[in-house]
Amino acid sequence: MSILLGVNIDHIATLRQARGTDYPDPVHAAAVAEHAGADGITIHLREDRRHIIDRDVEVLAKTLKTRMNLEMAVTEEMLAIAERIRPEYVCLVPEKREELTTEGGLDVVGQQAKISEAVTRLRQAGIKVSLFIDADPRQIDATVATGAPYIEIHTGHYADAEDEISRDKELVRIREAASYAHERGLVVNAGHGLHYHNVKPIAAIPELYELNIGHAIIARAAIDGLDLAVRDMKQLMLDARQGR
Ligand SMILES: CC(=O)[C@@H](O)[C@H](O)COP(=O)(O)O
Ligand SMILES: NCC(=O)COP(=O)(O)O
Repeated sequence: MSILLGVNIDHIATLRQARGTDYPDPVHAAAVAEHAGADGITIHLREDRRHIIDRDVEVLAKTLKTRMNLEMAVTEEMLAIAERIRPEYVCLVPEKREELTTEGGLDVVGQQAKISEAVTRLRQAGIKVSLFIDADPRQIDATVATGAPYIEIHTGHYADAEDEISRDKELVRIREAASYAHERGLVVNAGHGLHYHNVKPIAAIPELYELNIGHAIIARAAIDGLDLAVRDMKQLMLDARQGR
């Protein structure tokens, strides 16, 4: 049984926004990721636009060869953007301005009416809707009640676990949640904080359809590409000295 990889390219945009340049361009990164086998491209348009910006969403909507998974908070502004752009997938996520990255799943139980309304609006626009939730059966039941057909299980607590016992406990919770959500008819994805050393036990969970992974892939790309990047710069400098 196969599993899909959605590549999150937020942190290409983080690097661009750090200097206010127009490079590196997440549109270019998406094309490279697709060429390498990504099954989809994930972007998180944060309310503070700290990395992905509106222009990226607009251009990617026209240029992606696979599909866009747009992560966004449940706000009127974001819903209006999604209804206009109509990405293939929207994943509704919790958001706090002060967080460094997403700290947990959506509280669907506590915001049932607001989230159900958002899910209905997005589905009416023809978008496949996913809710980013913790591995918690109550949140799964609440998700089913909203009419969202997909979930993404937040794997951040697993990734951040400080010792093997805590990590194994989180893994069991994720396994059980994936199995329960699948039984309840949801398509089950997972992601957050996955990297080259912790991905295999998650990827082995048979009910998982897709993993969304970003930070670790972009970090690896920066290191793996550094050798060539330095060589190219040095060559340009030497060429200049020789009048080339
Ligand atoms: C909501 C979610 O799934 C996160 O994994 C998110 O996409 C990462 O957000 P940042 O890229 O802002 O850290
Ligand atoms: N939804 C999770 C995601 O898109 C990627 O998260 P990360 O790998 O950047 O932590």
